[in-house]
Amino acid sequence: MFSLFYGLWKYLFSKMELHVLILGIDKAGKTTLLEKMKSVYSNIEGIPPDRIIPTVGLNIGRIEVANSKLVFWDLGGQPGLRSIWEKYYEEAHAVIFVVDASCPSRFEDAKSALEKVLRHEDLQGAPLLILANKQDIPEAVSADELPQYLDLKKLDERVFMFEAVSAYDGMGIRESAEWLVEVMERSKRTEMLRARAGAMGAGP
Ligand SMILES: Nc1nc2c(ncn2[C@@H]2O[C@H](COP(=O)(O)OP(=O)(O)OP(=O)(O)O)[C@@H](O)[C@H]2O)c(=O)[nH]1
Ligand SMILES: [Mg+2]
Repeated sequence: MFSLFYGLWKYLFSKMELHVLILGIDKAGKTTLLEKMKSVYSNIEGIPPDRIIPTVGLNIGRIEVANSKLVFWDLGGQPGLRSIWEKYYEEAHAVIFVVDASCPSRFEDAKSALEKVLRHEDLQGAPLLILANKQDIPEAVSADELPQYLDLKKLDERVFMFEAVSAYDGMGIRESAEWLVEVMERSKRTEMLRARAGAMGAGP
């Protein structure tokens, strides 16, 4: 009997959406990446790069990867908009942090923005995927080199990965999405968020 209920419980929760927050400083390529992700994982063509404008509000994208439903929240990275990011932390299962790997002059800005994200207690235990974007540009630093430039402290406490991607040609997109699903499905944070959502749903 117990295993029957447990099976049902697991089935219901496996249908719940997983929220992935896409962060990074302005012009890192977050929205272009989201649109590429949509093109790769659904039949609908995403918005082409030349029609994407800087984000001021919130872009939402839904895709299904390996039977998991992912919801992406893409926020604006301009300095004046970064204070909005934290409103989404509590509900996020994982974070993607996008870096323009072809622009070393902005690595310092990206580093301090990311350090602030990592310090926030509402994101404790959230898996982190750091993307070295714009790999189609020959000067872009690789996913192996980027960690030295960002020199992040406090990364050991969470599951993380650096991945080389291009939002233009799609390099690394599938690897990124598949890694995210795998770690989110196993993460204690997902367990905690699902239990909380279940408890709220079970109200009178
Ligand atoms: N070469 C190249 N350019 C890219 C890539 N991804 C994004 N870009 C370009 O980088 C610029 C910024 O892209 P966006 O997707 O608007 O960047 P964003 O991070 O969403 O910016 P905000 O919304 O302002 O935070 C645009 O000119 C894009 O065409 C990429 O993989 N390769
Ligand atoms: Mg954007």
